Amino acid sequence: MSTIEGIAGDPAFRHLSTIGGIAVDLRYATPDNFVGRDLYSPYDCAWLHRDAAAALESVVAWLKTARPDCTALVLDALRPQRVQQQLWDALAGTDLQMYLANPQRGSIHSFGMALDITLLDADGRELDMGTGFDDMTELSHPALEARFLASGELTALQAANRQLLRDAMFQAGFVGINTEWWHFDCGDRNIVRQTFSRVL
Ligand SMILES: C[C@@H](N)C(=O)N[C@H](C)C(=O)O
Ligand SMILES: [Zn+2]
Repeated sequence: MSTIEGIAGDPAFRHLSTIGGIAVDLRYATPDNFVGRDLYSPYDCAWLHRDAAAALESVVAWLKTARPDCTALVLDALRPQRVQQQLWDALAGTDLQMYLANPQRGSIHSFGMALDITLLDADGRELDMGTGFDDMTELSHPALEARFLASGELTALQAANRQLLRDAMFQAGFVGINTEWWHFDCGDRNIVRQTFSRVL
């Protein structure tokens, strides 16, 4: 186990400022999240495990060639276990807990091995993904995109924007989940839970 208090001295982790060519807006470090308050202060949570940091550098390199007009915007990275518990508690008694990893098992964010991420256009505006970050509705589910495209609830451009994000992430070794277009785990989440250190 590691702690967020000791993260700066742990060589397994890299600060997001060491990754060139990304934009960062950690929403849980602001009131602009579903809990409505800054959950990270006084801690700096702009960290990733070095493996995920290297994979994010690959995302940047891929975008530079494939879509130089787009920039990766990191919405969340390392999320300490104690914050995952607060998110979980905020949704207690609702069926929205399905959008969270149970803190008992551990979110892959708490190992510094997951990213919440979107793309910015050349003017710094977020690409239209059909829903916003942490919009906990079925319209955010990658697994249901074909249905929503057919019904017209997702446009072809919104679906293409999500596919662009997946292309950028998948080629770097990130893996998506069925319920959130913005969330990606670096590699196999079971291996991460078994072999990486969780940040408390
Ligand atoms: C809450 C959302 N931003 C998220 O990251 N969900 C995943 C599944 C998690 O809690 O690990
Ligand atoms: Zn996430």
